[in-house]
Amino acid sequence: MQYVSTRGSAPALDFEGVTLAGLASDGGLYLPSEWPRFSEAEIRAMRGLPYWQVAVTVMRPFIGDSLTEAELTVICQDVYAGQFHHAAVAPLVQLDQQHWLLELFHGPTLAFKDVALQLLGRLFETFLERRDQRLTIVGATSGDTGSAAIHAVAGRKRSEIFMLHPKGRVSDVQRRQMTTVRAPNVHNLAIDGSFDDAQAHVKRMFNDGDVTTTLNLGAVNSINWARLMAQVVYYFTSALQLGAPDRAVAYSVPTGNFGDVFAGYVAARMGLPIERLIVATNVNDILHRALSSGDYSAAGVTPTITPSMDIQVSSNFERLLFDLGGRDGAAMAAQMRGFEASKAMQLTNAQAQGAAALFSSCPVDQIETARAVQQAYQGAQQIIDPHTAVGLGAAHALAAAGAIDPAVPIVTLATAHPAKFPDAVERAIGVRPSLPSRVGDLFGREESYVELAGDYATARDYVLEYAAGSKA
Ligand SMILES: Cc1ncc(COP(=O)(O)O)c(C=O)c1O
Ligand SMILES: N[C@@H](CCOP(=O)(O)O)C(=O)O
Repeated sequence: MQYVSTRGSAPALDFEGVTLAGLASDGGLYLPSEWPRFSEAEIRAMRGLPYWQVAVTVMRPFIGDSLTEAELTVICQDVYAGQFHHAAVAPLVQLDQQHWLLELFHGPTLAFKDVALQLLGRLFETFLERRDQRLTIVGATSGDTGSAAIHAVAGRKRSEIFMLHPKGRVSDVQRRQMTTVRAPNVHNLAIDGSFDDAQAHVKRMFNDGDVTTTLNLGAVNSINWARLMAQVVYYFTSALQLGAPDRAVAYSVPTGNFGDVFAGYVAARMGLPIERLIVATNVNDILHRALSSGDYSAAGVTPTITPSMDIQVSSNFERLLFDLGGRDGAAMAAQMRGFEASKAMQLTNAQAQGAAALFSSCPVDQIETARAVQQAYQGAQQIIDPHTAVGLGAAHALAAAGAIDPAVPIVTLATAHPAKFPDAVERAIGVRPSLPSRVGDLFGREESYVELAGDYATARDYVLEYAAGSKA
């Protein structure tokens, strides 16, 4: 399998190459040159398999010759039969006749990011060992990617990780899950600004000659294709349980960087019968505006009770626009150059119509979010986190508006454990969710992080100086 950049001028790479490269050298994002497709019989044959085995089957076509089937099997068994605190990895919970939750928070750091980052940590290790190389990972987080990535690479010999988070804009639990990990290869940087600023700095480092000539940079954000590939798997396991391929399923996905919902799009392209993908946003609703009116223009970021989704520039939307727009790299590069200059762009007709065929969108404000937390608690005795509540609120709103056939099950992705956001949950239902014992004594451990000004040069120089050994 070869991968091409959305901006058309970076070299095509194989799976090992894209996993280590992260962002393409032309600033674009890598995508498979074509979508592998399963027949109905092949999908049916996955019914009843354990999660790790579905993972091998779904990911195999993307990996090509980069791993043997035996190597992939060992990694998937280690990760999915060993690192998750639920035998199903991603269990489904029924809320009522039409609504389901897909619990994605049974990994070590309590959010859906673990599903892919536990795997990515193993892939890095395998490929770096094979190449006898080291990797300097730079990442941006609005709270969850950071802890999952740090957990996946802490203490590993061949990787060093620099994780940028927006100072004061992640929950205490999220921050502590990053800053209390004491390993020599882990560096937490709290920057002034928003997640979008942190993400822009990270992307810029990949195209900054001063950085790339000195360091072998790697990415753990969903700009890295391997992240998305691993997230495709739980669309398969959940749809299979609900009757796929003989029955279509809809998904409601709390969305920020458009990675999780793009994985659903990939599953649909691979043949999984997905009736609709609901892009559920908080008030930072650029994606809703883009999908409902074609207007992708970034406003300032408003802090909310769903901080992980306080994002305006959604990296993976570029992947969708490229795929729907006829995979024209030069046109995509021009469209993105325009967006980078003016922070606004208009979708083409092909992009808008292609998206409308599968995606619906719905913004959910903070009052509606709190109400969805209450409804899940009162109606189904489920304590859900606010991000999940954005997804559930959108699912209810679109079902009530008749946008989804009542016979079609709607699965809301439960992207985080409620104990990551105890204040918002307690305010909504009067119950404070407690942290599972597996995260240990989070509030008794010492934190370590540096605070940096919000400009690009400060973050870049910190990474360069540290990696060169001049900071300690
Ligand atoms: C808890 C939670 N829910 C939802 C999202 C949004 O997911 P994505 O960025 O893949 O759209 C995030 C951040 O990525 C998150 O941490
Ligand atoms: N919500 C995310 C933001 C980064 O998203 P990613 O999926 O691109 O890593 C976070 O928790 O950091």
